[in-house]
Amino acid sequence: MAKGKPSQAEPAACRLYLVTPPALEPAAFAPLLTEALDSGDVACVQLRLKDCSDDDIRRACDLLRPIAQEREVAFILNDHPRLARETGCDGVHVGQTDTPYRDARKILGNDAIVGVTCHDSRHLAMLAGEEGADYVAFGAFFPTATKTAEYQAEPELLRWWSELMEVPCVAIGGITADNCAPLVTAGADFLAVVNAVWGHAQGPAAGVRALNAAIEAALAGSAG
Ligand SMILES: Cc1ncc(COP(=O)(O)OP(=O)(O)O)c(N)n1
Ligand SMILES: Cc1ncsc1CCOP(=O)(O)O
Ligand SMILES: [Mg+2]
Repeated sequence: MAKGKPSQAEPAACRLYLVTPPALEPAAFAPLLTEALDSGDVACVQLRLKDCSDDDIRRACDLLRPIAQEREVAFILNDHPRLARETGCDGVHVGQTDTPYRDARKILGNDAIVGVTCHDSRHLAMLAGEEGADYVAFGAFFPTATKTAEYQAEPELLRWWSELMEVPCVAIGGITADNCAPLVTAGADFLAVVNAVWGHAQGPAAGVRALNAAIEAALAGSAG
């Protein structure tokens, strides 16, 4: 996701979408983010801070946003369209119980990226796509300890969506280098990950490299 919408990204068939850990200390996290982004192909970073004050989010945006944007990686804020606009983020991700898509779009304008959680639902995804969402996110595909996931999605959903629709789809939930191949071959445009990168035993750079290699291998396997 260059500094444009996912639909305007360069033609790689599936790219990485990094979501930050839900709690972080910006100054300590900045070098980890830099390391991750300098180690391979990343389309997008989502700042996903939970149980933080608006000022904490502002501070994190001010420090982390330039690291992504200077590398032409889109910087998206989770949940907070007004803060996303105020802090110069490239867009926002909203869930089904967050600010509705339409309001988020009004706040951020037509040039911003607005992505929408659609869980395991074709119906929600079609609504979001019709309303103008820049991407729809499906999940969780695998068990995850990062969030209590109430919905479970299957790769077939990605296949159905990507065969019928132009709007890019993001897969999320428990994705690792070892399990991502079926999502890539089913047509996910982006793989969104938290633990597979920030919790990687050899550090975030190794996490990005492993996921990049797994995506490439899956694409090569499905092309043959
Ligand atoms: C890319 C992406 N997909 C899904 C989510 C989940 O959003 P939501 O359902 O609003 O839950 P929270 O992340 O806000 O806890 C996401 N953040 N990003
Ligand atoms: C934010 C979110 N939404 C659905 S699952 C999830 C967490 C993904 O984290 P991980 O990649 O560590 O499973
Ligand atoms: Mg949310």
